[in-house]
Amino acid sequence: MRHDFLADNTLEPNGVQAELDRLDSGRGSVPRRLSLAFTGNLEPAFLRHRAESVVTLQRLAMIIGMLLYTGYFTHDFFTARKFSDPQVWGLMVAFAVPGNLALFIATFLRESWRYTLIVARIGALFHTTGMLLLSAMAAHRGADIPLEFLIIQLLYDFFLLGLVWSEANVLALLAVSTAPMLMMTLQRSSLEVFDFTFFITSVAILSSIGCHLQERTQRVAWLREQLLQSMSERDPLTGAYNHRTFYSRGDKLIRQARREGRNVAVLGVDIDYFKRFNDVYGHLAGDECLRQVANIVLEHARRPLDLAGRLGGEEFAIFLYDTNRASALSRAEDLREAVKALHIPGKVRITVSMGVATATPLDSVTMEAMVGQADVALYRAKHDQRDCVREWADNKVRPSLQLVGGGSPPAA
Ligand SMILES: Nc1nc2c(ncn2[C@@H]2O[C@H](COP(=O)(O)OP(=O)(O)OP(=O)(O)O)[C@@H](O)[C@H]2O)c(=O)[nH]1
Repeated sequence: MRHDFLADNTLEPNGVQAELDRLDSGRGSVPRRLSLAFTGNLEPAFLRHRAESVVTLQRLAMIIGMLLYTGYFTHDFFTARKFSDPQVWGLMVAFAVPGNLALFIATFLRESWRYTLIVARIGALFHTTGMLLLSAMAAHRGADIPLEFLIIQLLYDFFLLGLVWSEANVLALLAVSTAPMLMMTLQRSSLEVFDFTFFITSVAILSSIGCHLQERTQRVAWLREQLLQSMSERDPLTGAYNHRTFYSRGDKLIRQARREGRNVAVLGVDIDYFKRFNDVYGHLAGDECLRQVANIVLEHARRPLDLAGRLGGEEFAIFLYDTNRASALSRAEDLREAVKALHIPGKVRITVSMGVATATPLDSVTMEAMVGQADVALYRAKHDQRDCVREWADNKVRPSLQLVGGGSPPAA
């Protein structure tokens, strides 16, 4: 399975760049992508961004809708001294006004972005059906079909509701195909049906092209923004968080854990005899080794609130959310074993030393303090035998549950 997210739900630069290349392709021989959706977890992240940005627009559209209804009925009432069309009035009161109001209120729900697209889909269906009903009523009485209503509804689906291009197309197709059928059922002349179908189809096609261009531009801009942000937060060689981001995000997560009554853990990871590795195989091989160890480190911090950072040359750290002592130690042992099993062709096996620090919600610690404790334990692991895990607990360093033989330096 492809992962475009790293441990903490921010986007991985390579995944973002690949999508950017795909959307940007087509200036040469490759055709531009018709389908705009991203692969993997990029799509939900983009939809969230889109939903968040569209909430204000939706509110505005709904307020305008409500004002139009009110204006229409006030005008109708005052010019005719009564409601000239009680059936339309009834339809509005029973259907359009409460629906619009409910959707408007829904945009204020907590975390409303989660529901924005659902609200948009319901809203679009609701509008399409409402407009078709109104057209049918008008046609039934021999009045002109309210073409403007249908056009406004199509534009609304495409540009105001926040539906993605493919969804807006489905609704347009629904309106374009049902409205003429409705007219034929009501036995309007074939010229009228043709005119009507031609007009509505042209509006749908133009809107669809406009919407595709608009969404594509929005997707490219979002990818560029994500790429810049994720590059500024990550170490370019390994993709792990840089020092600054690891500490700042870690502090926020520690505060969150305290509020939610969760334990947290920090694992310090340092490659053994790395200087010797560099000296024997060269700096490029050293870089490759760092990347491979980093991949394992990142794999061990995959849950949404875990973090993996590169704190210095060959030193990494992992922050584990909602993790107790026993799980932290077992995760550390897993990681140590995984590095030991790593096979870099033509090179000696490598090992890591690790230090573990844990905190309960009652300990008022900072990320700096926890990394400091994990470091002290890590130095003890280096001093003892390397290729082992040591733990900081009860204000002192302790051996981990499992003790294994120490590592050895690469042969010079
Ligand atoms: N290839 C490569 N090497 C790096 C990078 N950053 C730091 N180093 C090297 O990592 C080595 C770290 O060496 P030391 O701190 O002496 O540690 P060590 O040799 O691993 O010894 P112990 O940690 O005690 O087992 C130094 O030789 C640095 O030049 C990097 O980005 N790429």
